[in-house]
Amino acid sequence: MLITRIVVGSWPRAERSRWNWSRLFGPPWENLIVELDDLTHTSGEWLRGTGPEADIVISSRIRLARNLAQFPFLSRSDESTRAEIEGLLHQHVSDLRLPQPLTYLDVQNMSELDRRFLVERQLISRELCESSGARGVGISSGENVSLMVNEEDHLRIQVLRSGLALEDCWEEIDRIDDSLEEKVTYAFSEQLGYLTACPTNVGTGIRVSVMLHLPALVMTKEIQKVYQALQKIHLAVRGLYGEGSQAMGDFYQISNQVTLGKSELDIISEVKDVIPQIIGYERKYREALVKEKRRDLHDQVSRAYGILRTAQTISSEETMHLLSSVRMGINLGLIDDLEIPTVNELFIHTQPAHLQKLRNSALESGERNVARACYLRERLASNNDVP
Ligand SMILES: Nc1ncnc2c1ncn2[C@@H]1O[C@H](COP(=O)(O)OP(=O)(O)OP(=O)(O)O)[C@@H](O)[C@H]1O
Repeated sequence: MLITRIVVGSWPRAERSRWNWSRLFGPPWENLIVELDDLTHTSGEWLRGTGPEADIVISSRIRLARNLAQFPFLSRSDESTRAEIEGLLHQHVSDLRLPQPLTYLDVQNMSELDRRFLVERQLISRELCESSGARGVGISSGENVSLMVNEEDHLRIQVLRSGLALEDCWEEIDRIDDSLEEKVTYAFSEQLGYLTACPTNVGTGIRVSVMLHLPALVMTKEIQKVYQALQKIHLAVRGLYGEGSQAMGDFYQISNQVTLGKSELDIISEVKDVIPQIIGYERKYREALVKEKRRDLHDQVSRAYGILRTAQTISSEETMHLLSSVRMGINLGLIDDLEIPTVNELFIHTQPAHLQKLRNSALESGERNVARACYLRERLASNNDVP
């Protein structure tokens, strides 16, 4: 097929703001993530519920897909080329000076449990977890930044923030991208923009997404209308774990599908501009539920909280479902002795790899259900504060 004209998708480099190195202070190295076990009792800053509209918008995320010009794409690289790419990017990623210190982890030699733990944490993708060969990830101490090496592309840069904060994500990721580009030459075409392993990422290589908690729209079945409206304007609606995952716990990710022929800022605006409307709908339906069905809603929320505090065995799916009700209950003032950051953290800490790392042993599915119930009882009985 002959491609006759494709508008350059990327914001011209010259117009991009350069990282002001002088603004940086010395990194607080004492906060370095030494081992993954250090993370099991904490949560990422982006889960602390501090950002704008954090009652409904859990987090904002931007990721960039980049490849090095001097190497073939990974699908055409042999083991030694793969190792060479990893070695080079490992060095450059480790050399980055960010406001928070960054730790580089060797994913190739990591246990499967640790890899799954990082997926649950949203720090690596399932693809990086399940693929083979030389690969790694750089993670900032607050978990806002992660840089995956040898995923689908040579480099995937991700920045996360609490709430609706796409501009902040962009500013940070753009600085990181620029400082790496001073060290390496990215695969870039004047006509197409950044060249990526999958054609759907060519151009800007950007994915802009917002993770929303929409229980009222789900309860009232209005979510289908939102879904259809977003598809019409070419935005993707995905589940908690991205492409191909189901919407669990009433979480929905809204992201761009088009990466080519537009600037990064246009793409960010397209996603950002629809979010206030969805937030407005969710608020409207929450209010209607409180007004018209307050007792039923209070009952549902209280039962959910009760089960989470007393169950002796509970599946991951049921936990997500009940935590979703509790989260909405807190936001509507129906529960007053629990904080949103605790609930956000429980969504992550009750997942299989987290439970096993918290318990420090491998657990079968039935054992995990018992461990999960036990963990929930402990956390909800005594500790409402996120460490
Ligand atoms: N706003 C968000 N907040 C927190 N995590 C997110 C957010 N958006 C996406 N993620 C997580 O990032 C991971 C990748 O998501 P997704 O597959 O949609 O993105 P991607 O990087 O574009 O990958 P691909 O190119 O394979 O589609 C998933 O685990 C997903 O849950």
